[in-house]
Amino acid sequence: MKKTVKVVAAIIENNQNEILCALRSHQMSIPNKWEFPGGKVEEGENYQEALEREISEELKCKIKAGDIINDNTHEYEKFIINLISIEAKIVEGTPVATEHAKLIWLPKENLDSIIWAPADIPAVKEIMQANEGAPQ
Ligand SMILES: Nc1nc2c([nH]c(=O)n2[C@H]2C[C@H](O)[C@@H](COP(=O)(O)OP(=O)(O)OP(=O)(O)O)O2)c(=O)[nH]1
Repeated sequence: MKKTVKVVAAIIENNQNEILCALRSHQMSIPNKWEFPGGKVEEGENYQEALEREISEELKCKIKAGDIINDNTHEYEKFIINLISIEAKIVEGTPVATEHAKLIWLPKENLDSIIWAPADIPAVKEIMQANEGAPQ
């Protein structure tokens, strides 16, 4: 049976209505695909704690994690992922790519211009749809 992994991902928004997108490097699993930064939830952690830890390890900045905006289960060839996407704000520092090939801030309306990890697509759609109804 395939293993199910629980992964939290940060939807980090800046003051310009842009979202932080991270490119997985060619050495990582699911290489060369874009994702929201984050990682696996460890035992004893709640989602927000896991996300705040992952971001400080991975991007060397501090975030405050908020509400869940999407919860998607996706079956990859080798495992099943339960990807929980959570709103977040940077409270200290500037994100630095320590593992990713690249970090970019993308306006919400352009989120569909890059190639996402398949599990992320429902969250991307949700963010874009919510943005369509928002005042500019
Ligand atoms: N952080 C993150 N991971 C994602 C997203 N979408 C998605 O399919 N994933 C997958 C990639 C990884 O297989 C797993 C996250 O694990 P991880 O962040 O600890 O990454 P990792 O590269 O160390 O994982 P692995 O190679 O050991 O499997 O979830 C996403 O938006 N954010």
